[in-house]
Formats: sequence, structure tokens, C-alpha cells
Amino acid sequence: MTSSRNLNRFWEWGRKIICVGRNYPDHAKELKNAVPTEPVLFLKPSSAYVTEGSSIMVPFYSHNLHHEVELGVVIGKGGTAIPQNAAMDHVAGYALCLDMTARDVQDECKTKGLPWTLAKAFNTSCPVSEFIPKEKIADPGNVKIWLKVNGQLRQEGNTSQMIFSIPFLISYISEIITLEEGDLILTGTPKGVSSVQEHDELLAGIEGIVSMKFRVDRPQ
Ligand SMILES: O=C([O-])CC(=O)C(=O)O
Ligand SMILES: [Mg+2]
Repeated sequence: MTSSRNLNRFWEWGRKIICVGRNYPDHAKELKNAVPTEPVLFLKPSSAYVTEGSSIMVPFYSHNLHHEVELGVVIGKGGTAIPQNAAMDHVAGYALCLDMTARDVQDECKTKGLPWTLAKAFNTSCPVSEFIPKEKIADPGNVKIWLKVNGQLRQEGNTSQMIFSIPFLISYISEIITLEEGDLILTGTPKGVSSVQEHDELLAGIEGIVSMKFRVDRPQ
């Protein structure tokens, strides 16, 4: 890597967070959405990042904040229109991520045909684990991800259930949005999304690789 900045703290780079929605059929179905034939994309700003030790804040305008546990892909080498067969060369590593979603606000946006910004892009909407170097996950298309709220298992899935694979997503996204070193791709969530309240404790993991813990708070 030629950059002097350290990808171990990719969240400090201020680069793009590109999110893929409805990439697991069981989650698309639980929210009564059609299973997509093309990736559904949206963005979060880098101000959405939060790391362990800080709390996830419920946005003041929401009464139904949901967790979505997702595998994140950290880009190590930028590119435009990256072919699928070269896509993994652009990956530096991974992170476990939460795509925190104000579900009530998202439902209203969907009804009104408005963008999801208020539902998905607020401060602390992207909790992330430590950086996981690429070598630590031999097959990112076959890892188990899970999430517990106050000790109760709510989400459990395997990245093998994803509709669009990581190489496909890197290729697809980079044709539309140039990828840069330090960008993060959130690859979508399996079923089991549910509401969290202030004081809840979220524990999430990639089996055998990493776990992370966050508390939920509400601004005073
Ligand atoms: O809000 C949604 O249901 C879409 C999404 O982010 C996901 O599937 O991960
Ligand atoms: Mg999501």
C-alpha cells in the first residue's frame, strides 16, 4: 500500500460508505419487499461512523430504530469499472458493521417516494468493528454473522445467502461510482431486524473472527 494513512482506522479517512439493500432474500421478504434483480444502493456520510466505546444515538425524530448487522468490505485500491475477476484485488479487508435504520422514517419515505437519507444517514448510523485484514477471512462469501440485543439472538445469517456476491457488487458499484481507497461497502442484512431502545446492549459478531458491543442512547 502506497498511502501513509493507516487503513486500520479506515473510518477516519472520511471516504464513502456505500450500502447495498435487500441483498438477502429472507430480509427482503420480512419487510414485504420484492427480491431485487439489480442491487439497491444508498449512501451514508462518513459522519455516520461510530466505534466501540461510543454509543449509538436514537435520532430525535424516530421511535423505531432498527439494527441491521452486515459484513462491510474495506476498499484498499480504488478503481472505476472494475471487472468482477479483478474485484478482490481491490479489497484491503473487512469490518463488521451495523446499518442502523430509523424504520418508521424509512416507511414514511417509501410511502411518499422520498429518499432514505433521514432513515439511514444520521450521526452514529454506521457502527463498525475493528478493521479485519483480508487474510483473516478466507471466503467472505461464506461467513456467519449474528447480532444479539441484551443477550437475545435476533439476527443470524451467512453471507452465502447474499443475492449479489462481493465481486459482483464491487464491479457493479464501480461502474457507477468510482471506488477509492478507504471506502466501505455494506453488503446488506439477513432477516431478524428489530427495534432497539435506549440502554439496550447490542452484541454482534462474525463467527470466529470478531465481535463488537454497542450501547444505545437517546440525546438529552
Ligand atoms: O432497509 C432495508 O431494508 C434495506 C437494507 O439496508 C438492507 O437490506 O440491508
Ligand atoms: Mg442494510
